[in-house]
Amino acid sequence: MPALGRALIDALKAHGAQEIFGIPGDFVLPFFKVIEESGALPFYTLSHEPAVGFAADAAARFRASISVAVATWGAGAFNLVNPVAGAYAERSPVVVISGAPGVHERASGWQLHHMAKALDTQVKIFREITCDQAVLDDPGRAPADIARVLRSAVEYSLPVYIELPRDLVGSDVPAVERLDRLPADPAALAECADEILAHLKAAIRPVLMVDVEIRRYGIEAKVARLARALGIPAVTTFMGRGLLSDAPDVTHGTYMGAAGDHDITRMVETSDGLLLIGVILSDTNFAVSERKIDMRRAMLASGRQVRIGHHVYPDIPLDALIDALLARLAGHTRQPGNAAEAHPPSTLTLDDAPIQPSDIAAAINDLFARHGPMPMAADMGDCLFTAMEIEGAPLVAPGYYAGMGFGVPAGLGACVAAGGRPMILVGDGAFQMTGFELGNCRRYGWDPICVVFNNSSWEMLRVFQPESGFNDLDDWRFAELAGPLGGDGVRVTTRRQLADALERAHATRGRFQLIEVMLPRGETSETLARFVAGYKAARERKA
Ligand SMILES: Cc1ncc(Cc2c([C@H](C)O)sc(CCOP(=O)(O)OP(=O)(O)O)c2C)c(N)n1
Ligand SMILES: [Mg+2]
Repeated sequence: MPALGRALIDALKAHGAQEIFGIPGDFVLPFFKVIEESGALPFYTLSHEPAVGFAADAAARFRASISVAVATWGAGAFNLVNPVAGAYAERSPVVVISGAPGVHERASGWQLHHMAKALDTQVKIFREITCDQAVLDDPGRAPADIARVLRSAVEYSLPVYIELPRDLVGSDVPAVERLDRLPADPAALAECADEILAHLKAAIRPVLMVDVEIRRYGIEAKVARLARALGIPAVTTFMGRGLLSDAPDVTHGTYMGAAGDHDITRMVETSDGLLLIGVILSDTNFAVSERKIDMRRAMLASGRQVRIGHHVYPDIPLDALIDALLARLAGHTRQPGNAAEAHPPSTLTLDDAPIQPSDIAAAINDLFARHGPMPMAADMGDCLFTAMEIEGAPLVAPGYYAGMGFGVPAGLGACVAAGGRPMILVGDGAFQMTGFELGNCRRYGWDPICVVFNNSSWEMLRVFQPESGFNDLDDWRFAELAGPLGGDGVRVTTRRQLADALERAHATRGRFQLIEVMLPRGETSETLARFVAGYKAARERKA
């Protein structure tokens, strides 16, 4: 029989994990020892637990499988709360494993170090931001608990929490079984698929809108096939930008209401048959709609249920639904709908003019046109809105939870899980939070390209509240910090310098490349400007 620590690692691998991110501490040293000595999964330590959580989240998103974040009890695990909350909000299956006091220590009566309030405070907190939890304090029950929790992570594409007392890591336990998938009622699934197809057939202007769940469940290619079989155009939500990038024939762009392409906005908002696949009904996806989308006439398949009008089909797994729809359309190969003309990507004017945020998108579009797209990780701030102007590249970003600090650690997770060298987009404010994690690249041979939007400002907040002085930041001269951290850094102030720096960075392998782009305060990307205008207009309409 394997020891509990090894049984847990083998179970993680059997459920799809391909690496572990973490930071050790005394309550998790025995488990880290098993991770290192077993070699069962590659593992990477970073510098601060928020980065561990963001990196694991990004790895889960790129791999469409579970990922793992390991920390010590209390001081370590509580540092994971924010990234795990973001993963929960954006349906990313991060498995949180926290070391913990030994079963015998718990009975000591001492106030144990790292303890905030009580021995069960931590699991109570994680209950709010995970879909299933287990405290492995009984080796006899542990394999079944692990199997249950890991199945929940896979089935619901949500984070889960496992607490591992340090004195049980070596306890002999039976191997962890993989449980069968949670069943879907075949009759409900059939009735639901038939009803959706009937609505789409009756619609004059049907549209598919896709969001993050189609990647979480690994069904992007199936959804593209569905769009082709139906002959219906597909758009992504703001959060879903970068989805279906391998299916340009069916993808017609990103819906952003008043902030987006007018043709796409009109196509979505006048549709009489809107099928929302894996869509999160968040304000960032729909708050700047020009016309309120009549959700009563839309069909929403998300979170393992399907809502049509005023009735709900519970417990309908998204992948099973897409399979059922495709089965009913076998042999149908209608042409994709005649959607809005795809606008060619913006390109950069190579001159000595100062740089505006949308110039960065144009320069990256040019780079991708020359060398092919790179997987991208964007932080929160104008860099995220600029990313909406970059075409044809997979993107991970906190588009709904909107937590800063995600970008650089997510880029490190992408170095491991994205299948190609990543491009990171991050503002100076967010870089101040987690940008120094780039110092971990040298140990692991990672070499992302990191573009820092340096406007010495919390510019996105200034757009909403221009009169406030607290949005002014100091200029930290980030490019000069790259060398000591093991990379190459360059500061650029003109469009020609930007293009040259990107080309040079792309040609340089083996060291991270930091391009510090100096931007004037008060300037934003075209997309953010439209988003803010749309947001203010929507707010005035409601006032
Ligand atoms: C962890 C965290 N803290 C605070 C915020 C609030 C916030 C924004 C959102 C609205 O909540 S946008 C923004 C400024 C971002 O500055 P920077 O990274 O330099 O990007 P840019 O200058 O392009 O804005 C802050 C502080 C946040 N989203 N996440
Ligand atoms: Mg800034």
